[in-house]
Amino acid sequence: MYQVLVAGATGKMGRKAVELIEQKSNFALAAVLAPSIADSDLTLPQTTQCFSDLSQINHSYDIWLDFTTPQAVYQNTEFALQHQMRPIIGTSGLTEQQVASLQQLAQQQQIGGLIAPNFGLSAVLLMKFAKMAAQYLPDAEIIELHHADKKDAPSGTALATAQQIQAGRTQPVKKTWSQNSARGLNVDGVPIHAVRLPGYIAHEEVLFGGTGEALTIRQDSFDRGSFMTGVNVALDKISDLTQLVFGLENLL
Ligand SMILES: NC(=O)C1=CN([C@@H]2O[C@H](COP(=O)(O)OP(=O)(O)OC[C@H]3O[C@@H](n4cnc5c(N)ncnc54)[C@H](OP(=O)(O)O)[C@@H]3O)[C@@H](O)[C@H]2O)C=CC1
Ligand SMILES: O=C(O)C1=N[C@H](C(=O)O)C[C@H](O)C1
Repeated sequence: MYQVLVAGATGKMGRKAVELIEQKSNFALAAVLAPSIADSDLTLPQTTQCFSDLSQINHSYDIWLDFTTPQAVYQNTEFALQHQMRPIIGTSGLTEQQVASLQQLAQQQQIGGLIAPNFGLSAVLLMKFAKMAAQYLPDAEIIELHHADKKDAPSGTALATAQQIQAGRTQPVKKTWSQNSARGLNVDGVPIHAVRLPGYIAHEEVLFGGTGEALTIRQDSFDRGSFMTGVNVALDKISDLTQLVFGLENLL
């Protein structure tokens, strides 16, 4: 039986993760972490340990599943690795430098884990297709659309998509643009436009432009259950990993 700690258990994603673990026969919800856990309406097994702060955790669990905040995620992942807990990180906001430093720590600690900007299959496929398209159509822009209370912008998925587009390019970008916020945030030569509106969950469109033609790739997460497909895969495969892997595509 794998003992899992869910960090961010009171949040929108954390609650889905708690439900998933409770359904899985070989995984136990051993612990939860969230600042407001004592006041929350979550119904948990009696055996689940509740922590409101990292400093209260004095035990190592097999897996650290994190859906918290961009402010907390680096320290949480570092803590998990230092205490021999395999991290599965869904939280956005880690910079490329932070990912590299956590991967180095994982190597030192000889422990594997996963950082996944998006656990939805449609988003993973979108990133793969965008990388392929960028080989032929290097000029691209991203529009990401999320629910109104998302804390960070641009989304982790949009940043990872821009990196994939840059990695897929074999020709330089043709167009140029001026520093103007209406033209989006330039990441790896890909302008990203972030929309935050009620009614949306998580959506992304990549627009490629060529000579007299255009290609649009779009994915939609209409329900947070879409992310649990990938979390389920990660839980099943995490114990085989010997490194801190970036991207769910590496486990599929
Ligand atoms: N990789 C993926 O597929 C997906 C990733 N995400 C990412 O997951 C993260 C969470 O999203 P979402 O569930 O919508 O956010 P919510 O705001 O709904 O939940 C955030 C959770 O984090 C907790 N929290 C806040 N501060 C800390 C801390 N210092 N230590 C531990 N827990 C803390 C909150 O607890 P409290 O209520 O007590 O403040 C709450 O439980 C975001 O970064 C989001 O981008 C989201 C969807 C899919
Ligand atoms: O906050 C969200 O909701 C999401 N966050 C992740 C991101 O920043 O890309 C994944 C998905 O887009 C949903």
